[in-house]
Order: sequence, then structure tokens, then C-alpha cells
Amino acid sequence: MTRTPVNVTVTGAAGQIGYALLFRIASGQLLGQDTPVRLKLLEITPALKAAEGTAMELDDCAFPLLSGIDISDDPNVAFDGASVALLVGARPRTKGMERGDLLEANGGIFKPQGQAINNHAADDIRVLVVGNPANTNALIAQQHAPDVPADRFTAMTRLDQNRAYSQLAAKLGVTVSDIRKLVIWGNHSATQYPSLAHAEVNGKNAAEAVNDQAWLENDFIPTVAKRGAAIIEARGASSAASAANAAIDHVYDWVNGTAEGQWASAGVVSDGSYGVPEGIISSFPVTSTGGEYEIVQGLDIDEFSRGRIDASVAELVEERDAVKGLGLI
Ligand SMILES: NC(=O)C1=CN([C@@H]2O[C@H](COP(=O)(O)OP(=O)(O)OC[C@H]3O[C@@H](n4cnc5c(N)ncnc54)[C@H](O)[C@@H]3O)[C@@H](O)[C@H]2O)C=CC1
Ligand SMILES: O=C([O-])CC(=O)C(=O)O
Repeated sequence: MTRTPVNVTVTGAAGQIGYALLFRIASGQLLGQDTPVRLKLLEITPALKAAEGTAMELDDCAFPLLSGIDISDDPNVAFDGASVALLVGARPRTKGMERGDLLEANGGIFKPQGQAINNHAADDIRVLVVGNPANTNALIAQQHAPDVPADRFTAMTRLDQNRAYSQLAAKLGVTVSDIRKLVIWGNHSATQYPSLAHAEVNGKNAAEAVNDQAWLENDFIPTVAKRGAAIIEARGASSAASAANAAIDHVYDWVNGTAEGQWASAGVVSDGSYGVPEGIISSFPVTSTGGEYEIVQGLDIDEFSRGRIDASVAELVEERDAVKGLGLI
């Protein structure tokens, strides 16, 4: 192994997703088994000690691919030389907080992080925003990084996609590896649209294989869209290991390419495809080759899908207008 280590920045490193994510990155699952990594952890000052504890455990794993760990509470330091940035740390909604308050609090996090990425990250920086509201936080960061190509900023809807795979496999009594091209459109929120329209199960159209519109509308879509809340209800804490797993899937596919015949789902900057307003960060079916996610083009959108996509995109437009109104972009 002769390659120079790749700098990977993780924000919110002392949180629960951070704890599920860092060990997998250090073991080589993010970038591949021939790529050494240097971890750069960003936390708020009061959580630095906890981040140091996690770093001690990372040391104790003696991962051959882990070339070092830096910890900082300064975004300018944490993003310095970063080629991959996983923006996990965010301000959760607390009691009595309005949507506008949440967007404003997160603007205070993602604006300076976007600026720090702009000024200090490596030229090949790729950013995945996990922290909620993920699509709009990604938009805020992207808008404050004018020197970075816009398509390097993405938001995570891969967990939603993985949840959809699992639900469809259970319904049809197949395994997830029998399924392809099952994707999420729109926002990482309850308005998201998990679509069977182009999905295939053992080579056949998934919607036809299911042949049950009532299940699709009343069961599948709400189960996938509200899975985050169901996990919180069951576990008393939001999804962490599955979120970390999806972040690994998202970046691995981005860097190494999606498998032949497979589509991923990712929140990417819209180029106006499928009537999604340009500049919005919305989930689309994507493929990756040569380290770039591209929106799958030329799909027929049926009437039901059109309505669902439009509704979720309308929510994204509202969020964009709200952060614009707050002077965050
Ligand atoms: N996109 C998706 O599919 C999913 C997104 N999420 C979101 O991911 C985020 C993180 O979740 P958890 O790890 O469970 O939360 P957590 O509360 O356990 O950890 C968040 C960490 O972020 C840190 N943090 C806060 N502000 C920061 C800043 N300015 N810079 C660096 N670090 C900062 C906190 O100190 C804390 O350690 C939440 O916003 C959650 O809603 C969670 C699951 C799925
Ligand atoms: O719902 C939440 O708070 C966490 C989340 O985004 C998810 O699990 O999809």
C-alpha cells in the first residue's frame, strides 16, 4: 500500500451516528481496502473530550488503514485538506422550536462549514450532508462555497432507499439483491417519494410484481417515509447504525462507481431535470462513474409519480425560500 492517506472530515463525531461511522471508515469500508485514511473530527467545544475518547478507541483497534486522527472545534482546521466531508453534526429540533428556528439554528452551523470547505478543503472535496434537515442544510453549505463545483454537495437519502429495499423484499418474499432501481425522489422528510415505477424485481417491473396500488399508497410509501419516527418510537433514539451504513454506501458508490444496472438515490443539485427547479438539492435516481453522480435521464414519469414528486419538491422550495428569507443563502 503506497497511496497517500485521504483526509476524511466527520462533523458531529462524538454523536451516535459518529460512533457508528468512524470505525467503519477507519477499517476501509468508506473508500476501499487499498486507501489509507486520516480522520479529521469536528465537534463543538463541550464535546471535544468525548471525541477524544472515541479517538482513543479508534487507536485501540489498530486499523492498518488509519494513518492518524485530528480533533478540532474549528471548521477551518477540521476541513483543511479534506477530500471527503461527512456533515453529520446538526442542531436537532427541541420542544417549542418552530421550523424557522430549526432552519436558522442549522444555518448557523452549515454556513460557516460551507465557508470553511470553500477556503480549506482539497480540490477533489466531496460533501455528504446527513444532519437534518439534510437537503436544505446541504443547500446552505453549497451556497457558501462558490469556488467548489456545486455537484460536490449532496444530501443523504440512501437510508430511505435502503429502507425501501427492505420493505419491498419483505412484501414480495425476495432478497434485496433481487431488486434494482428502487429509488427515492424529493426531500429527506415525510413527503419523500419512494418509487416502484422503474424498480425491477428479478428483471420484472416491481409495480407490476406487487400489483397492489392500495399497498403502495397506504403501506409502502408511509412506512418508508415515517421509518425514522418508528425507529425513534421503538429505540428511544433516532437511527444511528443504519444511518452510518447509508453514509458509507453513498460515499463508496460516489467514489468507486455504482454497480452495473443499479441506481443509487442521493440529494443532488438539480439541473432542472424532471421539472425540479434548478439549484434545489433534491433526491433523484443517480448513477456514478468516474467519481461523479449523475441524474438518470429520460425516465417516463406517470401521473401518480408526478404528483408525489411535485409535492416533495414544493416542500424543498418552501425550505429554500425560508432560508433565503432568513438571509442564510
Ligand atoms: N439523512 C438521514 O437519513 C438521517 C439524518 N439524521 C440526522 O443526523 C444528525 C446527527 O444524528 P445523531 O448522530 O444521532 O445526533 P447526536 O445528537 O447523537 O450527535 C450530533 C453531534 O453533533 C455535534 N454537533 C452539533 N453542532 C455541531 C457543530 N456545529 N459542529 C460539529 N459538531 C456539532 C453534537 O455535539 C453531537 O455530538 C441529526 O440531525 C439527525 O436528525 C439521522 C438519521 C438519518
Ligand atoms: O427522523 C429522524 O429524526 C432521523 C432521520 O432523519 C431518519 O431516521 O430518517
